[in-house]
Amino acid sequence: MRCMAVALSLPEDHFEEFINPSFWVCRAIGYPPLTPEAMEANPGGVGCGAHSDYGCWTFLLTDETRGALKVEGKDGAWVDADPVEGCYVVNVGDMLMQWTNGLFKSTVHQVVHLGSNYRVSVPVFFEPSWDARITPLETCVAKTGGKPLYEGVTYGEYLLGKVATNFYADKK
Ligand SMILES: O=C(O)CCC(=O)C(=O)O
Ligand SMILES: [Fe+2]
Repeated sequence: MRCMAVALSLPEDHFEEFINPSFWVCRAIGYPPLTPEAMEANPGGVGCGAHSDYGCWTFLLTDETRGALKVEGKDGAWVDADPVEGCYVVNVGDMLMQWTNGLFKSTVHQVVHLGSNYRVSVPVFFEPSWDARITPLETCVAKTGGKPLYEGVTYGEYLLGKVATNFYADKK
């Protein structure tokens, strides 16, 4: 976040009050091989539906499985984001997109694991503080047409909204 502040010509500690303490999360996710019954219920084999991450940055470490994590390109086509030894996949999250008024984009991605192995991934989500108010930065608004594209949001409320629509949408 300090590097980002410098890159945006802001004081190095600009984000400190919004990220301290961070509402970070680390998950270990298992994708078992799909049984014929699971394939029938979920023909595309989608293990994690298309979404963008919610917060600031995601650092994702995966096993060696190829062809599972897919990122949506500018043309809408899915591109494989295969593991590179010794590297993390780094995603920009929605809060960075809102802060930068769209200058940094939160990329849409999904997981389709059709292999016979048990795939494991471990993302670390670095998030703002629960009650941080995120509004487009003036410097970014100036660089992106002069109008704020987002009205501002409190991170905790945004997260609860995303969880409600992503996990419980059909249970209302
Ligand atoms: O399992 C993966 O490679 C990605 C998981 C993911 O996108 C997420 O948990 O937000
Ligand atoms: Fe994700």
